[in-house]
Amino acid sequence: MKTATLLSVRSATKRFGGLVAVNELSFDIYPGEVVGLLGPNGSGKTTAMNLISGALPVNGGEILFHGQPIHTLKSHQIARLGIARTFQLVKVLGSMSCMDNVIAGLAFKPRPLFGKAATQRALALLVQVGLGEFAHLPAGDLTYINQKRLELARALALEPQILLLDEWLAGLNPTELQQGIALIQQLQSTGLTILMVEHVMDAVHALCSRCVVMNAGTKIADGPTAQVLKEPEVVRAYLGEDVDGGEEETAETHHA
Ligand SMILES: Nc1ncnc2c1ncn2[C@@H]1O[C@H](COP(=O)(O)OP(=O)(O)OP(=O)(O)O)[C@@H](O)[C@H]1O
Repeated sequence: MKTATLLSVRSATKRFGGLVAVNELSFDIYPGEVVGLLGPNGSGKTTAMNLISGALPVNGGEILFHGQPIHTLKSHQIARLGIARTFQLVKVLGSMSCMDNVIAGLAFKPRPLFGKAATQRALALLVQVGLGEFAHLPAGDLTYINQKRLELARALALEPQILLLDEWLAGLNPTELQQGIALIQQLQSTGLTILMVEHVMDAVHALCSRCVVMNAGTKIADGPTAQVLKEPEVVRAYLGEDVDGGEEETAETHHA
């Protein structure tokens, strides 16, 4: 059953000089979906995330949230509307405690929390992402993986309707990966909608009911995950060679 779209990307285009990093990209995200945004290195996935979150302006096309244009808004305005993100290269406030990093996020949500309410909520979020014991540690002292967890807690502090995850599961060991997948599944069970750029195919299979695949800035596939990963154009894009007749190979055999 199709309900109203939560997020619509319509012919979004981004150029860097002569390079068209995102070329007339269109896709829809429906409430409650976990959608993978896939593609080989340099295909435009992070740029697409930057267009949605307002970190970069579009050169053409539009992006709608609940049917309303957001591509003209600043990133903090988009965040306040309910679109939160994590970054491929984590961005935490290193000299501040983990708790204060999350409290800073709580001050930006539509109904900000301060004082004791903020402290309690921040601690609950840190526990949720597995950082309860590090609440008072400077964020800069965390391992890289834990900084990613902290960034997620800060994104969740905004109480987003849609969460944009940019390779959030990259670099995790097998145990951490299972924990990360379980955490995202738990977020999904609360009704959160998620768009995730991800190269870890086990995670894509476990989490994404649908995938949008890009190559050289252009969308080349959009559909159920298992089906999309077998499409010859997707396999070719990942492997960079003609694989006609190569029945054993799929996009998931390739790990960027
Ligand atoms: N700020 C920028 N200025 C110039 N070129 C850029 C900029 N950001 C990205 N690009 C280029 O745009 C293209 C798409 O990059 P992007 O980072 O969106 O790809 P990606 O699919 O996210 O790649 P990866 O999987 O390696 O993270 C690449 O050719 C990249 O070099």
